[in-house]
Parts: sequence; structure tokens; C-alpha cells
Amino acid sequence: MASDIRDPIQGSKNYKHVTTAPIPRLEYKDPRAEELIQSGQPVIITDSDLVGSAYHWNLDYLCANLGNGLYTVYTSGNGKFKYYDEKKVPNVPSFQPPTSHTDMTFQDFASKLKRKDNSDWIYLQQPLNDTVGPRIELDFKGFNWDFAYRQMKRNRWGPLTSNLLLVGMAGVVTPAHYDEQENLFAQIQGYKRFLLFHPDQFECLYPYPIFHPHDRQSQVDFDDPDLKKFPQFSKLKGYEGIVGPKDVLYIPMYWWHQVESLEDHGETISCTFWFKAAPTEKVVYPLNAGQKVAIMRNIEKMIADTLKDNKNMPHFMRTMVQGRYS
Ligand SMILES: O=C(O)C(=O)C[C@H](CCCc1ccccc1)C(=O)O
Ligand SMILES: [Zn+2]
Repeated sequence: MASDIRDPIQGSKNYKHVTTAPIPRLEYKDPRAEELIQSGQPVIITDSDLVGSAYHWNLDYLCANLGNGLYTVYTSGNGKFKYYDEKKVPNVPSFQPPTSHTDMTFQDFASKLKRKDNSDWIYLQQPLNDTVGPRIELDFKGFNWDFAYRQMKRNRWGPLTSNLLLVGMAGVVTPAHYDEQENLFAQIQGYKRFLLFHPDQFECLYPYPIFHPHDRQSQVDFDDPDLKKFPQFSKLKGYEGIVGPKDVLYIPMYWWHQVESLEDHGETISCTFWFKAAPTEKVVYPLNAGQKVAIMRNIEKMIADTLKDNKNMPHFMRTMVQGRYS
């Protein structure tokens, strides 16, 4: 059979030290797909019609129909788009934002993309809102909302919070991070390689302190890991998969993921469906890895708020465990 983009031999950029198994890929109508979602496991659902009404979206169509609203476009000098929370920048005076961003019309973004003289990488990331033109609104209304809301109800997720439109230049990378929402990630155009890691890989991925602008992001540079600072990174185990048009990837809350738009397949267009966490009913023991991450976050927040001076945190936390729990 013709070699498929997903064949491991094609451009699989294996990171040293990172061991991966394939993310399961199941047909949309295969009941096992929804079983995996119910058990909080990632799965790539193929031939989904979740955003079937947007499969004709491409740069020209979006240019013609998105209207003249402004879109947030990030710029990076090295192709990596490590998210940072602007509200936390004051907490770290030495912080150097790794990307810049400006608002521009989609038309301006598309013409920048087409210009080959780009020395920088650019990445449009914008929640879909009501400034879009009537055709896009029609396409948006045409999403298979029954499927989305069926997952939300059946898995007792919280409400849908946003649909993020992502248009990335070939080669852009979103470095490893986790989100605190459930996510149905729909791929419309182009190919993205996902690396996914269970929340129990927390100790291999060394997230920034919670008050840092890069909260929820891994401190480890996958391209050049510092194993002296982050020794457990060499034990990292996870999953890998390539999503293409018509695929939907379920990214369970607290699962780490790194995303890259494949180099030689043009720009990528994706749309996320983020749902708030399920309200915690009765806590069942033993706690799962995601719950432990949530507890660690709450403890870190409490210590940071109480000490009021982040410089005191390392000593305070070391004192608490050194020679007592270590
Ligand atoms: O869908 C997800 O969760 C991803 O990480 C997809 C990722 C872009 C996410 C951008 C972002 C990350 C954190 C906060 C707000 C925006 C990609 O596809 O490159
Ligand atoms: Zn994410």
C-alpha cells in the first residue's frame, strides 16, 4: 500500500532519551474509541466529522471569509512557541519572553506566511469569536456538536470553554506542557506530530515553578536536554502519533504534550475544543496521577501566597523534606 505519511520511517524525529509507543488510532464508529476517552486515555479518532463542515478550510478560504477582525499572531526566532502567562511575568524580573505577539488581520498573516523570506516562524492562535464572517459562522455551526456534547456528558466534563483556531507555519513547535482542561483536538489541514506523556511522568518533565510565567511547561529542552539538572528526563516514556486532516486527538487533562507541524507539509490548520474539568465528586483512593498534580499545584500556590517571597520557596520546601522525607 502506498507509504502513508504516518509510517514511522517518514521524518520521525526521535528525541534522544524519549521512548514512545504509538497513540492508538481508531475509526470514528469504533466503540473502543469512546471507551478510551471514558478511561481518560489519549486516542486518535480517524475520519471524524467533528469539524467536517470545515474540511474545506484553507488559507485562501479563511482569507476570504474570516472577515477583517484582528488575530493574535505569535513570532519566534527558533520555531519554538513556549506559552507564557503574561500575568506572571512580574513574578520573575529576569524573565525574557521567548516569543512576541501582535494582532493583525488574517489577510496580513496569510501574506506573511506566503512570503518565503520569513526568517522568523509565525503561529496564529486565536479563539474563534463572533467577528468571523457569515460563511465561517455557518461552518462553525455545522460542527458535529452532538459528538462533542456527547463526550462532554458521557465523561462528565465541565462546559466547553473555547475553540482555539491554530494556523501554524510548517515546522512550528509547541514545547511539552500540560493543560488543565479536557481537549478534543481537531486537525483540518496539514500534519502535526504529537508526543504525549501520562501525568505520572511529572518527575521526568520538571515543570517550572507555579508562579513562573512558564507554569505548566516543561523546563527540559527536548532538543538539548540538560541531564545534570534534569536526570530523570532520560527515563521519559510516552506516546507518539501524527494527526492529519479529519483526525481528532483526545488529549486528557494533565497529560503532557509536545506538538510540531511537520516540516514539509505546508501550514497546519487545527481547532481545539477545550472543556473545563469534571467537578470532583467523591474523591476515590488511591488518587490518580492527575489528582496528585492538582494537589501539588494547590500546595505550591498556598506556600507561594503565604511566604509572599518566591525567593524563600526553595529553602522552605527543602527544609520540609530534607533529612525528613528524602
Ligand atoms: O491544544 C493544545 O492543548 C495544544 O497544546 C496545541 C498546540 C497549541 C496550543 C497553544 C496554547 C497552549 C497553551 C495555552 C494556550 C494556547 C499546538 O497545536 O501547537
Ligand atoms: Zn496544550
